[in-house]
Amino acid sequence: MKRVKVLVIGAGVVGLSTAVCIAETLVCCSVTIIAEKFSPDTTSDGAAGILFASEFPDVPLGRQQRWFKETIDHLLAIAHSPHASDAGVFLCSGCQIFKEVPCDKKPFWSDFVLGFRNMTHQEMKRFPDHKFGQTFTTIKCECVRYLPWLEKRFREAGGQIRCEKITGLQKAAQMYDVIVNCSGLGSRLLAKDEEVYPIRGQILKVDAPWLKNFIRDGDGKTYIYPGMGYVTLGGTRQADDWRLEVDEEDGDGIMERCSQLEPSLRKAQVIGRWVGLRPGRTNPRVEREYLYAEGRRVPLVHNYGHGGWGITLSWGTALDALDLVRQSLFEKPPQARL
Ligand SMILES: Cc1cc2nc3c(=O)[nH]c(=O)nc-3n(C[C@H](O)[C@H](O)[C@H](O)COP(=O)(O)OP(=O)(O)OC[C@H]3O[C@@H](n4cnc5c(N)ncnc54)[C@H](O)[C@@H]3O)c2cc1C
Ligand SMILES: O=C(O)CCC(=O)C(=O)O
Repeated sequence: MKRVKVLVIGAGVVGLSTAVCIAETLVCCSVTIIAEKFSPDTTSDGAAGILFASEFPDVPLGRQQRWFKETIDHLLAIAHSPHASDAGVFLCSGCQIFKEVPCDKKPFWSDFVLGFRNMTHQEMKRFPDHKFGQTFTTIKCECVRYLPWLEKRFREAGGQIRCEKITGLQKAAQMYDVIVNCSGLGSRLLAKDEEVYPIRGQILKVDAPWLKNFIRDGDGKTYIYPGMGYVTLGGTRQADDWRLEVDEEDGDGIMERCSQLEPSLRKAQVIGRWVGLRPGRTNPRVEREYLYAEGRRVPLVHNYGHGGWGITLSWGTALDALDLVRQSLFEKPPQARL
């Protein structure tokens, strides 16, 4: 039987998750990933990989909750399996602290992480400049390991991979039956979507193996995330800033703010610096449209624009993209266009 040719564009966490979901579920499809960059050179690779989220304004809360829950459940299963170390997925406990008591004391994902609770007066004494805190256990998913692990899983499901820049969706539609666009910030050009913009993020990697628990300031600009090989210190969120070079001043600011929260960092050695551009968008775009190529209607499923939460929402949005691909395969073809 002729197989349906599916093209997934992008090999960051969103593209690989989506490609794995399709290749493992829809056996009638032959799936190819084409991407300009692969691990360890994608934005996903440099991210701390903490499962955490802020709310998108126009996506129904139930949908965002499902995206979060499906991703954390998928990663918890990996963390509790023999694959945990290969995949770079593990539990991580810590706290989020606030200088002012937030209006919303219970984020939408609080029931999906483990042991979410407000911090006690005694626990808060450690942070004299902060008035309120939450403590919980979540997942840390380190993409430098997770992406190659997903890539292997994709190949085992029969998937094919090519390194190439796609210059036009219309051209791709001539060669494939379904296209899934997971090109992140690349969608600004590829899908001509000017709503997508860069949100520059700089981090430091430090050697501080004595730190075991994360600390995040609720303003999102200061965080300390211990990981498998180093501790990630962040960060910056600079909208519309395309600079990929490390900025010394940003680095000094990160170190100063993090050391105020965790004074032992003043003795930590900096072993790396990194800048990534988050695929910013008011809301992620997970929806379908159609291209027309040589008299054929080719479904184009978009899955991009996750901003600072691409790892957190990766599996949930991949499952939605899978559903959109599946619906395209089983719906009646439209009347031939004259
Ligand atoms: C400093 C920092 C820290 C972060 N920390 C976290 C965190 O702790 N938790 C979290 O959930 N998120 C975090 N993020 C956000 C996260 O990194 C992104 O949301 C995520 O990486 C987006 O994944 P993606 O697959 O959409 O994009 P990317 O990883 O950028 O992948 C895009 C892919 O598309 C390909 N592509 C683009 N255009 C084309 C084209 N024309 N042709 C072919 N291929 C193309 C690229 O080559 C690449 O393979 C962080 C980001 C930064 C910058
Ligand atoms: O904001 C955080 O706490 C995690 C890091 C992140 O998601 C980011 O910098 O985009």
